[in-house]
Amino acid sequence: MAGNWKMNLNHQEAVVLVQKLAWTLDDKRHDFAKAEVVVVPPFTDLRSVQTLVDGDRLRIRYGAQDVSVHDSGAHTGEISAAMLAKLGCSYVVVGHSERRADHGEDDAVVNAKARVSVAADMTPIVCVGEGLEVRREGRQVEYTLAQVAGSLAGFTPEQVGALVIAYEPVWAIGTGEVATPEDAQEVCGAIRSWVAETHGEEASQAVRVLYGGSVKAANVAGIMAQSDVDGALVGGASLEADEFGGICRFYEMPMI
Ligand SMILES: O=C[C@H](O)COP(=O)(O)O
Repeated sequence: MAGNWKMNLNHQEAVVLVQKLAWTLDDKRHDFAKAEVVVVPPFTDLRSVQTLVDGDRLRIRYGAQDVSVHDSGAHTGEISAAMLAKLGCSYVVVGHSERRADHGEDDAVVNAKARVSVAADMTPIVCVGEGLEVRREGRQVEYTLAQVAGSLAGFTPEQVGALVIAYEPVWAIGTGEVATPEDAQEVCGAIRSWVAETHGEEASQAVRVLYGGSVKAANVAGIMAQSDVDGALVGGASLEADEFGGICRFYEMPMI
């Protein structure tokens, strides 16, 4: 379960939220074998989160929301994979729809960002998903699979098996409009089948496929009951410790 904080919370607020999250998971005896817990704060919070996680030996892992395709040098405002790895990041979100929309990132850029992340021993969370127009035309599967193919071009079966793919229908992000569990399964299942066809059965079983888009503690159980959904990439609901803690404990949540 990965909580993408987006552009929210300064480094002091980040420490408070991670502490609260750790307490609530501890209090409810969260089973980390059932769900790994990851927070994805803004860059400016990472050092503080690292200090807290290391100092208190928390089992919470963390990642970054983006990475530069460049290794170093004259790229003002960019953050390299090596810098993120040095901060202890386990994950890097690449190709989030907000970056695709706001910064014109295409599959080639997403591919390059996933590559530099892997090269720095971090796991990319590769985001894909269709907008409302495509969904209305019923082309969500072919559209999303084309994004997956472009974003993972040149990756070996071992590399694909080790990464995370997050299916996030753009029309369900931050809108309160959650895809039905069946909608999530349709595309997540197609992604896994695509991996099986292109990179083999082993990679398809190993790759983790997440659903993202208005996931909450109240709807997570139904989504997680789908056979090809391995977890969730959570935005708004990850900013509340109790709510995100509930999402992490999806296995105890009622099915609605
Ligand atoms: O990265 C997270 C997704 O964009 C989902 O955001 P949301 O849970 O606020 O809809």
